[in-house]
Parts: sequence; structure tokens; C-alpha cells
Amino acid sequence: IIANIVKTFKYIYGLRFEVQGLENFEVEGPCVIVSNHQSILDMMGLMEILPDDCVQIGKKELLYTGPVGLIMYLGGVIFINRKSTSNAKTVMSGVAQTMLDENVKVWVYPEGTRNGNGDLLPFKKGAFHLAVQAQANLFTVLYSSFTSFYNPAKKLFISGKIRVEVLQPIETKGLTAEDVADLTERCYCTMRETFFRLSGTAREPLASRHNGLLPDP
Ligand SMILES: CCCCCCCC/C=C\CCCCCCCC(=O)SCCNC(=O)CCNC(=O)[C@H](O)C(C)(C)COP(=O)(O)OP(=O)(O)OC[C@H]1O[C@@H](n2cnc3c(N)ncnc32)[C@H](O)[C@@H]1OP(=O)(O)O
Ligand SMILES: CCCCCCCCCCCCCC(=O)OC[C@@H](O)COP(=O)(O)O
Repeated sequence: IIANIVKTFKYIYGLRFEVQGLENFEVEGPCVIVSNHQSILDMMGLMEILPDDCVQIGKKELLYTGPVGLIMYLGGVIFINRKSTSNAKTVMSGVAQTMLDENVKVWVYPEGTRNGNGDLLPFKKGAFHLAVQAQANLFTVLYSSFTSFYNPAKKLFISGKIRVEVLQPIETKGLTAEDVADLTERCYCTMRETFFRLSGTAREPLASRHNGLLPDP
């Protein structure tokens, strides 16, 4: 019900979604889906391709937003306290078991916060721990940059097109906690490349950005 309501908002805002690779989602069983998170507009992009039986990880503060919090609660959103790593990790390790028991998919924004500056923030590791703990497939989804049509700082919000790509799943069978850092890094590189390709922006050298050798754009 929520998805169908939110999916109509694109007509009001004049947004078009061009989705590629949706057939990759046609796999039964639990999985973890990670995607980039630029703004609240992502709720439209999320509902556009949301598979059945999929819940999201959200920050606890959203639970206290009145009707929206209630809708999210009823929709099965898993709330975590981002300020407490140990608390968040406890919640997330329970999620791995629930995923398997109840056959659900979990959608995580691994940047952990909204980021609309035309690049990806470094990833948090929770989503990747979750995939490894559940030995479930990991899907990556990318939404092209909104900056050309949506920029709150410049008071810009016009109609526009969002390109979406669902990439091939990554298997985590046989991986252990030791492989999580590597898995995270691999996903980050692929997702960043895909993000720039979809957005039509030039790719900046990753290593120099990471070392802080280049200033932020
Ligand atoms: C009428 C219409 C109405 C319409 C209404 C519409 C309603 C819509 C309804 C429904 C849509 C709902 C949509 C919801 C959207 C919500 C969006 C958000 O809220 S985004 C923010 C929250 N999301 C996250 O933060 C991501 C998840 N975060 C994580 O996974 C983090 O990793 C976290 C919190 C678990 C820890 O974060 P750390 O900041 O401490 O950083 P780290 O580097 O990841 O972890 C620190 C150490 O802990 C280990 N660690 C992390 N998780 C672990 C685990 N599970 N097990 C073991 N170790 C773990 C890591 O390996 C790392 O250790 P080493 O540096 O490697 O040594
Ligand atoms: C305008 C089209 C969408 C219409 C939906 C209206 C209902 C509101 C839905 C609430 C979902 C909120 C999702 C969201 O984007 O939360 C913020 C967190 O991710 C990150 O928090 P922050 O960047 O760290 O503050």
C-alpha cells in the first residue's frame, strides 16, 4: 500500500525513473540490498523497485515522527541507534537470524546518512556483516546523482530523470567475518564506479580521495 502511494509522487514532482537490471532481483530467498542515499527523494526510488518481503534499516529517530513513524513501524522497518555501535550491532545480529527464519530481504543504506554531494561517503560495515552472517546474497543498487535537478542549497528542484541500476548479486557463501572489510571495499569501488557512470560524471582517483590528498568537491 505504501509503495503504491509513494510511487504516484513522481508524477507530481515530474521525476522519471529509468531502471536497468531489475531481473537480477528475481531470486527467491533472503538477501541484503545496499544502495546509495542522497535525499528523502530516495523513498520514491526505493518504492519504485522494492521487492516483496523487504524491510529497511532506519535510524531510531524516524520512529518518533508521528504518522510516518507509525507507517514505518507497521511496514517492518528495523530501527537502530546509530549513536551506539554496540546497540546497533546487537540489533543487526538478531536481524540475520530473522532474515533466515522469516525469509525476508533487508535494504540498507551503507553510507548511514543522506549525502547529496555527488559522491559516495565511506561505507559502514553493518550491511556486509549482515550478509555474511546470514550467508545471503548481496545486491547493490545505484541511483544516479540528483544534483542536476535537486539542490536544496541552490533552491533548485525541477523535473528530471533518475537512472537506476540493479547490479548482479554477490555471493557470500563461505565468507567469514574476516572477509567483511574486503567485501565492503569491493562493493564500494564497484558502486562508486557505477554511480559515476549513471550520473555521467568523471571518476575521481579513489586512493587520493581516501588519503585526503584531494579536497572535497
Ligand atoms: C501517505 C504517504 C506516507 C509515506 C510514508 C513513507 C514511509 C516509508 C516507509 C518505509 C521506508 C523506510 C525507509 C527507511 C529509510 C531509513 C534511512 C536511514 O535511516 S539511513 C540511517 C540508518 N542506517 C544505517 O546507519 C546503515 C546501517 N549502519 C550500519 O550498518 C553500521 O555499520 C552500524 C550502525 C552497525 C555501526 O556503525 P559505526 O558508525 O559504528 O561504523 P562501522 O565502521 O560500520 O562499525 C564499527 C565497527 O563495528 C564492526 N561491526 C559493524 N557491524 C557489525 C556486526 N553486525 N557484527 C560485527 N561487527 C560489526 C565493524 O566491522 C567495525 O569494526 P572494524 O572497524 O572493522 O574493526
Ligand atoms: C518527497 C517524496 C517522499 C515522500 C515520503 C514522505 C514521508 C517521509 C518518509 C520518511 C522516510 C525518511 C527516510 C530518510 O531519508 O531519513 C533520513 C535518514 O535516511 C538519514 O538521516 P540523516 O541524513 O542522517 O539525517
